[in-house]
Amino acid sequence: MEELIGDRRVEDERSLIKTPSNVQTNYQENDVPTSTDQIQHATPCFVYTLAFFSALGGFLFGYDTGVVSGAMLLLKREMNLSSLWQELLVSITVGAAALSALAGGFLNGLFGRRICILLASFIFSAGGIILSVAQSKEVLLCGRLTVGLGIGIASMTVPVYIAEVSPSHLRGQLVTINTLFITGGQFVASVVDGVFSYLPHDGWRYMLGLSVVPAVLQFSGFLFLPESPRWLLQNGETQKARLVLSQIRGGVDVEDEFESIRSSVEEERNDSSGGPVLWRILAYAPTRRALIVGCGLQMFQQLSGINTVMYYSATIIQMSGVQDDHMAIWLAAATAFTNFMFTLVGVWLVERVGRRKLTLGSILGTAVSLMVLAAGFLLSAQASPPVTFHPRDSSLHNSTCTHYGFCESCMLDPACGFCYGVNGTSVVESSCVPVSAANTETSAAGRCSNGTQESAGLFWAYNYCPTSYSWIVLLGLVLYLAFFAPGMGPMPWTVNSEIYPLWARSTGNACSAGVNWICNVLVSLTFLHVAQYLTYYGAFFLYSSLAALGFVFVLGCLPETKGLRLEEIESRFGRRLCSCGAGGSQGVLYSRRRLEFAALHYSTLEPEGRISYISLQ
Ligand SMILES: O[C@H]1[C@H](O)[C@@H](O)[C@H](O)[C@@H](O)[C@H]1O
Repeated sequence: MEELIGDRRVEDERSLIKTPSNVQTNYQENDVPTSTDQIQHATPCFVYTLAFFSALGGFLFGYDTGVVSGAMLLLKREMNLSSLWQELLVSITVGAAALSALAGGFLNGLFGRRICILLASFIFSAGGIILSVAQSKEVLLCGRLTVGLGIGIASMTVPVYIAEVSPSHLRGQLVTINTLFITGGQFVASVVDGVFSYLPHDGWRYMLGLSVVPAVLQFSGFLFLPESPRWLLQNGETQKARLVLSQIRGGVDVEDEFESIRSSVEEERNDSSGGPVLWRILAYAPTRRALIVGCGLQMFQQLSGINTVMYYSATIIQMSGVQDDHMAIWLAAATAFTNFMFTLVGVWLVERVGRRKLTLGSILGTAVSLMVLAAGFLLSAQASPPVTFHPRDSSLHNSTCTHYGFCESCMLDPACGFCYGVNGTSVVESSCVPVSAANTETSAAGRCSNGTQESAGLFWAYNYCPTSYSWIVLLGLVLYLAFFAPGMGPMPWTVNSEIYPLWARSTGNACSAGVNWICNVLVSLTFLHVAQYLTYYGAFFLYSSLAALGFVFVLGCLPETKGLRLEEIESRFGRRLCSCGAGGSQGVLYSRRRLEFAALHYSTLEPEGRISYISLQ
């Protein structure tokens, strides 16, 4: 191994690093590591207050990404939006989030976590105000771009801040609470969408503008909350760092923790080879490995299709026979609620079973439930009702829709919808006709236009087909949320907040959050095309295979970080990545940099770069 110099299994790096309390520590190879400050002090309320105010950033992330689907239903009518404009308004936020997450790494390093959170909440408030007073689609676009900038900065800063202020025995739980707030924001957004969808005018202004409330709350809170002690130490504010650390630990003796952070900062300072941080991350094996793991997790989170499933949930529910639009909106809120509740399970599990097992179980279950979803779509496609009625309406004759012979092919063309009657359990007198450009709830012409279908005993299906296999799809949806939400939803954010050493933390998180947002845009923008080429079941089989690939990646590459101090985690990446059983059950090998540091202080390196067993006992 080129980058490693220890070819013997060494006990625990904590025995190499100078912290008075680890002198007695003896580490068993097969144990999940424990840390000195895992001794469970009564955790002061202040840490929870910090976590709450920070996680409001997660809430805004969830709210602003979730609220747009309901707002769009009203906006497209009131502002007469073409589908291009609708797509632009949705994707500009995610695109802006990708860019600002990347830029957030630089801002975090330069100005600190607190200023970045203040900046994000200021941007969120400005965006909410712009959106709620917008008079034109151009202003709306500007508002959506603004909130996207806020989301990107918040998404990478908040987990880092929470991880840096938390005691290690609670860190996983508190960072996971940020994802709980994301899914909570998505749920609240869906309820707000439901409530304001009944307003005949301007309901969207309330939907989009309400985000100002949590944004102002977070901004006001952070005016009084402290900077992360780790960032302060890194930036030479030693006294202030000690003060803040003692404040957030409720006045208990913080000497051990403080010394451990300080020695790590000093080590990094002495070691720093200069050059751009990203270059240094890539050049140094443990951080390069951490970056691969962090970005890989974020990539697989998005490639397993969470946002497609969430976005598509209303349609999935409609497939199971719910025709009423308001009802579909409320059932979509139920989906968001399920996502939220299962994220809560993740908060409960993360410090009990650890990050690795939780992520592995989650991604495996996700892959299987995507398979169930795909099987449901496949059976539905095979049972797809044929087109049996060809309307005489001359305006329909030039439409390509009239050429389709089955509902399945009709439904996959975004320009067409299926108009049908029901006799008992059978579909009768069905036709494929163009959808109205202004409103996808009716056809452009013929029997299902202008909402006349209900009085004529007809149904209009856009984006789905009536089928008796829809329960399988519904089962797949529930299973998917139950498996995805506790693990693959929060763990990529949680793991990323803790796997980089301090000097690489902002940049590492910026890169991985950027990967998350870029993959998010990619999956959402390609879904309809993928569904058209591969059909729905093909698309979900594809996501399932990607999730299965993700399982292999996690199995080989994700070490356990539960209970370790942030300063200790780097050692988990000091071995070759993707080796069999890299979950922490194998011996720990150490990076040259840390070993040299330890050797310099406590022992000697043997010839040929081998390190001898060093014990401080
Ligand atoms: O972790 C979150 C969460 O799972 C959300 O439900 C999802 O919309 C986001 O894309 C993801 O990053």
